[in-house]
Amino acid sequence: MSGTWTLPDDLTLPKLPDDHPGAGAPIPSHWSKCFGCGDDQPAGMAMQFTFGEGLEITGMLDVANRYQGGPGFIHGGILSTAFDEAQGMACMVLRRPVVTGHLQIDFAKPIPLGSVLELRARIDGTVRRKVYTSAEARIVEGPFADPDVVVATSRGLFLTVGAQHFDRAKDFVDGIPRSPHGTSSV
Ligand SMILES: CCCCCCCCCCCCCCCC(=O)SCCNC(=O)CCNC(=O)[C@H](O)C(C)(C)COP(=O)(O)OP(=O)(O)OC[C@H]1O[C@@H](n2cnc3c(N)ncnc32)[C@H](O)[C@@H]1OP(=O)(O)O
Repeated sequence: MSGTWTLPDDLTLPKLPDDHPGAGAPIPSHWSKCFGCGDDQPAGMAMQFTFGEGLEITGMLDVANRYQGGPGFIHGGILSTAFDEAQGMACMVLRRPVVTGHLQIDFAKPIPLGSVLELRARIDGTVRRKVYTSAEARIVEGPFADPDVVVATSRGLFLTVGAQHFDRAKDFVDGIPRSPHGTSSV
C-alpha cells in the first residue's frame, strides 16, 4: 500500500463475542435497504459476507456490467463502495453501529466486468470509538482471476455511533417521492 495511513500506538484488539458463529458462517445484512448488502435494494450490489478466522470477514462481489467505469472495467467508486461495505461489516463483531469516517483505496490492478471479487476485511484495532480496519481484494473467478494477486487494498476508520445517528433520517428510508431533483424513491 502507498499513502499515509498510520495506526496509533494505543490500539487494542476487540475480543470476539462468546456467541460468535465461527468461520464460514454467513453474516446477515445489517440493513435490508443497504446499497451494498441489502436484499430489499434492487439497484444494489447484493454483496454476500461470511465470517472468517478471528476478526476477519470475507465479502463477495459479482462485478456486473452496470458497475462499468472505463470500457470493460469496474468503476473506482463501486470498488470503494465494496470496500466500505466489507470493512463496515468487519465491525459487526463489535455489536454496535458504525459509520465510515475515512476511507482510502489503492487501485493496484484494473478489474474487468464479469469477474468475481473476494474482499477480505478485518478490524486492526480500536481506540475509544475509533475502529481501524483494512482490506484487500482479489479476483477469484472469471476474467483475470488469480487468487494470489491483490488487485486493490483499503484502509478505513470507522466510528461507533448511537442509534440517534440514524433516527434523524428514519423518515427518508423510502426517499422523498416529490423531490425537486426528480424521484428519490428508488
Ligand atoms: C445494534 C447492533 C448493530 C450491529 C450492526 C453493525 C453493523 C455495522 C455494519 C455497517 C456497514 C456499513 C457500511 C457502510 C458504512 C457507511 O457508508 S456510513 C456512511 C458514510 N459515513 C457517514 O455518513 C459519516 C458522516 N460523518 C459523521 O457522522 C461524523 O463525522 C462521525 C464519523 C460520526 C464522527 O463524528 P463524531 O461522532 O462527532 O466524532 P468526533 O467526536 O468528532 O470524533 C471522535 C474521534 O474520531 C476522530 N475522527 C472523526 N472523524 C474522523 C475522520 N474523518 N478522520 C480521522 N479521525 C476522525 C476524531 O479525531 C476523534 O478522535 P479522538 O479524539 O477519539 O482521538
